[in-house]
Amino acid sequence: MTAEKSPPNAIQSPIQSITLTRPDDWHLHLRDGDTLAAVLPHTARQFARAIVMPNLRPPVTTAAQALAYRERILAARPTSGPGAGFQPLMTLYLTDNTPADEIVRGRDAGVVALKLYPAGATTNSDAGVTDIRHTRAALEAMQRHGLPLLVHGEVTDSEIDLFDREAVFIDRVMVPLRRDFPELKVVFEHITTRDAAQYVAQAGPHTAATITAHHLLYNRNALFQGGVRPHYYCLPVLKRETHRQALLAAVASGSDRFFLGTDSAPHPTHLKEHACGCAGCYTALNALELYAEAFDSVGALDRLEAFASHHGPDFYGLPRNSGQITLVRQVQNVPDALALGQGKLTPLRAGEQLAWSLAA
Ligand SMILES: NC(=O)N[C@@H](CC(=O)O)C(=O)O
Ligand SMILES: [Zn+2]
Ligand SMILES: [Zn+2]
Repeated sequence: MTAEKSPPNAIQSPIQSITLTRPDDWHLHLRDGDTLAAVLPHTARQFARAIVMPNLRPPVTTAAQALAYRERILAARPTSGPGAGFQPLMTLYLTDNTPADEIVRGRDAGVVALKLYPAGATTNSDAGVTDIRHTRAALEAMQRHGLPLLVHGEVTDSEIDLFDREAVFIDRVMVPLRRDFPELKVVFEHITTRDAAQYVAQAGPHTAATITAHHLLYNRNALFQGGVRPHYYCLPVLKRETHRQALLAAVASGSDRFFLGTDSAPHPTHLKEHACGCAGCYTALNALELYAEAFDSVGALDRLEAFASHHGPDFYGLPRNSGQITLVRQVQNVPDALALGQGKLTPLRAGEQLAWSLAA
């Protein structure tokens, strides 16, 4: 295989099975209604908890909305098996007008973080922040009350090349934010570049990053392999191979600044396979198997447990989980599509194989 083909997955250890503390997903889209009902069991089967993104329509901007959304998620949980104990961790969508009081109400309601979407950056971000200076009062309250800020780290300036938007965000937003709010916990979500991995590695203990399985497994060639491949389109968009290698090096380093966040983002198949296809990869169906493959490809399976199950709760100040799950090196087929209401949902790797399986 050439260096530009993905996934190379060159190294494979002799390890046949691996048992982990039950992991958590620190960046997840569950949506609502029929979609919530269809996707939640996939996450709940693998993960004890997940940080649930607030980019619904309309967005979850108040503590009261977060509590109501939490109830709908709990009602959609499987009634038996390991998924029955799944716990959603709720977030609020930060706007130009989020009052400091809402931060306090959120904290009292069990909200664990606020999400910053630069306006127009990604799916359902129209209500997002137009200028981070407008959020000063909210950020001060978050810093005071210990609530982390989760950022979709891309500038939206149309002058900036799509592939450079994350790197430019570091200089324009992250560096000033860190300087102005040194004690605020910040998670740079779904990082995709060497620039972001290097930035986070040296930014001190209050800055961390989530990394998706698809950004560890694929480079931007996957978008154009023999034709346009909409199911590999997400934001931030896949980057070139050197960046993928830097993300793999970051997780293989064992640094506690990096942890698991799938960014699993379900969109109906017909809206992905569309003239203007939606951004988001549906990875929740086989999230851990995909991560195992990525870690295995660089001989770093021994780093998977801390990435998936320790670094996240440690950063958020939450207890680690007590149960366990086991992955075995056993090939499985990924279905072509799943049912989603009247339509379909296409998982990442649809119709292909996975090298790992979750033990029953
Ligand atoms: N990642 C994506 O491509 N899409 C996400 C939004 C996001 O996380 O940016 C979605 O909600 O569909
Ligand atoms: Zn995002
Ligand atoms: Zn996301």
